[in-house]
Amino acid sequence: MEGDDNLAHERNKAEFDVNEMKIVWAGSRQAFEVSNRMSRLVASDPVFDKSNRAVMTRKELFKNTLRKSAHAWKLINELCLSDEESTIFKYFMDQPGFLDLHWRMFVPAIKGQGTEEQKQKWLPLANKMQIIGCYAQTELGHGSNVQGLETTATFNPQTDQFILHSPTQTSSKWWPGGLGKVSTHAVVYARLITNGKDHGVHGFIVQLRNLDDHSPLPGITIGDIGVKFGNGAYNSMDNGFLMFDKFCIPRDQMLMRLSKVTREGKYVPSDVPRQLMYGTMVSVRQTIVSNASVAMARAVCIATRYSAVRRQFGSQNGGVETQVIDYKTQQNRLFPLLASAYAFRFVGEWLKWLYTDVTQRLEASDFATLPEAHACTAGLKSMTTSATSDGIEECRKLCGGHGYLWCSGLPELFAVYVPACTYEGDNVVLQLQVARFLMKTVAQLSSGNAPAGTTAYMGRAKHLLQCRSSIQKAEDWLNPAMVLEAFEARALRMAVSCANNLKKFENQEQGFSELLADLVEAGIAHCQLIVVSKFIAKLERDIKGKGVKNQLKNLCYIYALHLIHKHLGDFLSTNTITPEQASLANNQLRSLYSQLRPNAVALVDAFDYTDHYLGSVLGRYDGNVYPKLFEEALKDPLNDSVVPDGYHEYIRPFIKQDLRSARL
Ligand SMILES: CC/C=C\C/C=C\C/C=C\CCCC(=O)SCCNC(=O)CCNC(=O)[C@H](O)C(C)(C)COP(=O)(O)OP(=O)(O)OC[C@H]1O[C@@H](n2cnc3c(N)ncnc32)[C@H](O)[C@@H]1OP(=O)(O)O
Ligand SMILES: Cc1cc2nc3c(=O)[nH]c(=O)nc-3n(C[C@H](O)[C@H](O)[C@H](O)COP(=O)(O)OP(=O)(O)OC[C@H]3O[C@@H](n4cnc5c(N)ncnc54)[C@H](O)[C@@H]3O)c2cc1C
Repeated sequence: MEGDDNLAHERNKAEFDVNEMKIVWAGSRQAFEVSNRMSRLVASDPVFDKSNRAVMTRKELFKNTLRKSAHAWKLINELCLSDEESTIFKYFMDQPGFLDLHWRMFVPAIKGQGTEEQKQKWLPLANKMQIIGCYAQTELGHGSNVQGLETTATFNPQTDQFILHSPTQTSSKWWPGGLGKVSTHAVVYARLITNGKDHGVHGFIVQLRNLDDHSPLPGITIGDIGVKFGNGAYNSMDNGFLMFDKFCIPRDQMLMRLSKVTREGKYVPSDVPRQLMYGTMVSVRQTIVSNASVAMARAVCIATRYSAVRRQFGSQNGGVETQVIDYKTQQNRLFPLLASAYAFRFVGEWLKWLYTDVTQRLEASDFATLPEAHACTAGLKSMTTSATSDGIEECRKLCGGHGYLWCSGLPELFAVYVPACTYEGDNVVLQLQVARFLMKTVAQLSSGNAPAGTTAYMGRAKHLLQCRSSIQKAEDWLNPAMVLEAFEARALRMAVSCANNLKKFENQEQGFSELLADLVEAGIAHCQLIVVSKFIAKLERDIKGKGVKNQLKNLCYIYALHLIHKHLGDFLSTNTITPEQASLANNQLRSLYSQLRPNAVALVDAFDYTDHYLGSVLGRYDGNVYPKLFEEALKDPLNDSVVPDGYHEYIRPFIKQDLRSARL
């Protein structure tokens, strides 16, 4: 069977309405229409071609990214795209570049932390891209520890200015995207000093480059930090370094929505939580969760289509071989990732709601849900990006040798994606924030304050600490209440176990340090519970389309049961389930794989990705893999000539020597 016949056959087997599933995946019919239109607009424009990124030099890649960004901006204006449309359009461009940081961090930082006057002055310039900005927080010596930043901003009452200075090499800003070669401005985080007193880290709007000739302003040293992991990949981004040598900015360029410095140099501290200064990070962490589902879906789409096209073994007398997707081992590795893509999509939708809700509350000076919003965005960012990075690499292996080819799309996807485990907060550091939140919640249980939101289950501690799972047969693992109870009991018991161990230390901070590894595990268990519970909640909604809900149910329970299988140690050691119940979960999982199998290709078609966005010969919609692999190979510059450069200098001498010795 040819590749295209394989996939056509697979599509015919689907037991649900793919078009309706596309709408569920997109979130609404309107969101689907926008996404579908934008992805095709990008795919049809030759400027956004991605085919030769691997063989470009860094300079070519960078210039090509500038060209794409300028073209995108021109189209966005000419076509009068809305904010929603242009965000999605840029996403499908699939080219990391300065636009990401300008729109997702620089502009939001001013919106969130600037006063009304500052917003009126800077946002129109930024919105028209008359200035281009980045987010300069991380330093050579300090990234995770924001309070440890060293750059200083000292107020000079004589001139009504701040003097920005990098006192040490480790205080150089290091990593900000868009800083190295493009940005004219930055939001810079520095220690505010007035009258010799250090008030901690605050944000400042700083012009970096001359708007006429793009040269750095006097007192500023700036450049790119060098080549990063992988061919092409994130190397289109100019992550940069920046040093200040007593560089002066006017007082009104300190972002003063929260705390202020008066003309006289008096520091007026914020009357709202100082953590609001971290608001830009919270907003980006929230979007990173939705983006995790997109990256996971992309890898899974490639691996699923290819697994249906690829055949190995199983033929008798020269007959047709087995599609590798039919091997239970392949299903056991692939289908949980497919389920994870959907699970992350739905938890991402919920997190967007949570973020919008907390933003509205903050505007009304209600700060009650801020700790929960921080814990959820940090924890889910951490959990979903770690799972997605591992998932992309697993998809590469699921594609065998061809998965290692650049044209499979998987190596570059991995190289671009994997820093998500580090940027916007190292995943371990962020998970420890969740653990702190959980320890506080557990400590308050006896005070009579009922925990709310995602920790509401802890209010049922008495029951959850004692209950025994009532699962008796494999089908019970499809009962939402029983599945939820298992995840709640495991998460609570792990958190309580950490809290009890903490009590054994006189010094709580020292105890926390000793128990870091267990605390991270407790944080992950809590986050997995959130994802499972939001997937189950999704199933309770009105879901249209023939067979759609049934497929989502299968995916939901595959997601939950594969986690039980993967983290069996947690579930058994906390006595949440017995080994027999674990074995029943495994039986149910195998049965779910069989039910999912005929729908697998259609479930990845529901992502509605264009071949341009996938960028993969193995994941092509038409399944025409082998002829296209040849075409790609022949395009390689090494195949430009039959005899390679260097033959006469470095190969021929060996062969001539062999001939001489053969004659002797
Ligand atoms: C495809 C990609 C899509 C979109 C992305 C777009 C752009 C391109 C991609 C990449 C861009 C990457 C940009 C960056 O990386 S910017 C730099 C990011 N840096 C970090 O994330 C640093 C991580 N560190 C921190 O956030 C903090 O240092 C900390 C680890 C959270 C600790 O904070 P700190 O104040 O020092 O210390 P604590 O004493 O631990 O906390 C005090 C108190 O505050 C609470 N807290 C902390 N953070 C927040 C917050 N954001 N919101 C609300 N509350 C917060 C914390 O829980 C604690 O509370 P208590 O009640 O316990 O006192
Ligand atoms: C591609 C990319 C783009 C970026 N873009 C930007 C940007 O635009 N702007 C910007 O300001 N920054 C940016 N960054 C920087 C990024 O935010 C930091 O790298 C990130 O916050 C991690 O900090 P770090 O590098 O200091 O890691 P470190 O904190 O040095 O981490 C090193 C190791 O130490 C561990 N560790 C650290 N602290 C603890 C702890 N308390 N407990 C236990 N373990 C710990 C970590 O888990 C990790 O294993 C970017 C980084 C990358 C890779």
